Order: sequence, then structure tokens, then C-alpha cells
Amino acid sequence: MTHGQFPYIRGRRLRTSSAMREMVAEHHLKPADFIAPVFVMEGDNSRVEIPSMPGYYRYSLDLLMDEIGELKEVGVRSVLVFAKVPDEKKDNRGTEALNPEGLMQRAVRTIKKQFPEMLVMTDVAMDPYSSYGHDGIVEDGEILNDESVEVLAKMAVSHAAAGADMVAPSDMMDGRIAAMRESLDEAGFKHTGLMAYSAKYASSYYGPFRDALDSAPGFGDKKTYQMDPANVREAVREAKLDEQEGADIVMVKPGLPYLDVIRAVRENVSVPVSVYNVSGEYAMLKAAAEKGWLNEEQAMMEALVGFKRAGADLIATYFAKAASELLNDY
Ligand SMILES: NCc1[nH]cc(CCC(=O)O)c1CC(=O)O
Ligand SMILES: [Mg+2]
Repeated sequence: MTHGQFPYIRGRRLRTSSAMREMVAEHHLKPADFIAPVFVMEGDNSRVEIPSMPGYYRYSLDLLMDEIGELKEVGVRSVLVFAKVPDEKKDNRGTEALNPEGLMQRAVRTIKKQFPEMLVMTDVAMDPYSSYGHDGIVEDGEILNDESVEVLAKMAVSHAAAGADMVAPSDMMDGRIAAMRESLDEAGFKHTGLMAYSAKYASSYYGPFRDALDSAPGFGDKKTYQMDPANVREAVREAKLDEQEGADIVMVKPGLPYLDVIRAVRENVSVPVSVYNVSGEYAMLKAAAEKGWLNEEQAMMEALVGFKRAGADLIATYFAKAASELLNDY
């Protein structure tokens, strides 16, 4: 009895042993694929666990160095820095974001001094500095685009001056990539890279991150600048525009609900594509694992290789350290 090419063709032959499966694996993860987001706060010798992100911490700068040392130890080669700004330093124009002695700038200098080979990327966005918790200057309830881009371009230069290898604008204002490239070049930072959050969706999966930085919008939502989850063609358009404006890497964010977007963007640009496996995705997996409903390590690795299969070249993920430890083990 034969059915089509069976029994001559048996897909299971290639799955008979771990060596066989590994030999035919189409995608692989390695620690250098990961970008580890890190949260820094003022103070000494302190760390605070983020309630909605079990096992993930905000560190004072001194303790952040230990954490980065551990990341380096397991083979992670790049970090993406986010700073928690005290309320009294927030205003509508993100003034503190340009302070050369600000927390972000000090963090970048300190990391580069202690770990010169670690790639340091910085979040360029106004929301942690904004009294309204928005990614731009607010006027009569509107988030101004062009005026915000001017601030963002200065912020990029300020991070570059502190020693950032790449700046990563996460604001979704129009035209900011070209403005940043021009400002960076004019200021002499022609080798400072730009990783653009090109297709960043207005997502509920950012909730735990906003807890971590106390950066939730004070009014309304971010739907007039972040993208509608219903759209994929628009993501391709945004990514292509950012590539033309000079982005060195384009990003899709969040990750798991947007694998098709990663694929579409990958097929339409030439620059590397990164994905942000965001805070809510981390929280979701951790919560299920805590309840014993999912195997945490297996679910984590499955999600991460899924990003590569979808077409991501690099992955910003809160699992960077845990996944690297596992990859080193076997
Ligand atoms: N510009 C802010 C910013 N940069 C990265 C994230 C989210 C990251 C995450 O959820 O892990 C956000 C939140 C937001 O847009 O409200
Ligand atoms: Mg855009």
C-alpha cells in the first residue's frame, strides 16, 4: 500500500536524533544575536525588581556594571540603555534629556569605560523625561512632530557625545531619522549608528515597561504616532522610509504578535532587521511559567528562534542573559 511517495519518503528520518535535527536546523540562535535592554536609576548599591517583570531589575549605576559584567560573561555583546528619570526632572520639552551630566549620559560613559567592547545603544525618546509621559512636546493635547524632532536630534547627539555606539529612536515622529543623521554628522559623529524603531505599534504589551520607567502617558494614548496593529503594508512603508533616511538597522516592535511584519520588512529592506521582544511578552511567559502552565526555558527558546525564522537578524529581549546561558550549556 502506497500513499503518494510514502513509504519511500519519510520526513521523520531527519528528526531521528538530536545530531540529525541540529544538522538540518534552518535557523540558529547565538548570544551575539541579542540586545539586552537595561534599566538604570539614580542611587547607590540598589536594585529594584520590576513588579510586572519578575526576575528583571532596575539598577543604580554601580550595580548595573555587575549586571553588564554578567551579560558579557555569557556572550551578550550589546545593551540598550533606558534611564528612569525622577519626576522633578520631567517637563514638557524633555530638558533633562539633553543634560550632559544626566543619568543616561553618565551611564553610557561609565559602561564604555568599564566595558569598551560592549556595544552601547541608547533609547532616544522623550517619554521618560516628559511630564506628560508622551514621546513628543505636547501643545493643546496634540503631540507636536517637527518641534519634537528637533529635541530628539539633540538628544541623539548628546548620547553620541557620551560615547554611545548606536542611538535608537523609539518615538515614531516623522522625519527623525534624517534629522538625527544630519545632526550626528554635523557634530562629527559619523560613525555613530542609528537603529530606528520603524514599525512600532501602539501596543498594550508595553505596560510592564511603563511600570519600570514610570513613563505611562498622563493623558490619552499613543495612537496618533505609534502604528495601528491592523497594518502591515504601512510597516513596510515606514521601514523603507527609515532606510532611505539613513537608518543602519530597522526595528519591528513588539515581536510575537507581529511575526508577519518582521517577514514583510525583511523582504523589503537591505539593512539588518531587529525585533523587540517587549516587556509584556516577557511578563506573559513568566506569569504562565510561575503558574506551572508553561515550561519557561522551552517556551522562551521557541519564541526566540521564531523571530529568526520570521526574518529577524537581531533580537532585543529581556531573555538575553537566560537564553545565552542555555545556549552556552549545550
Ligand atoms: N519610547 C518609549 C519606549 N521605548 C521602549 C518601549 C517599550 C519596551 C517594552 O515594552 O519592552 C517604550 C514604551 C512606549 O512606547 O510607551
Ligand atoms: Mg516613521
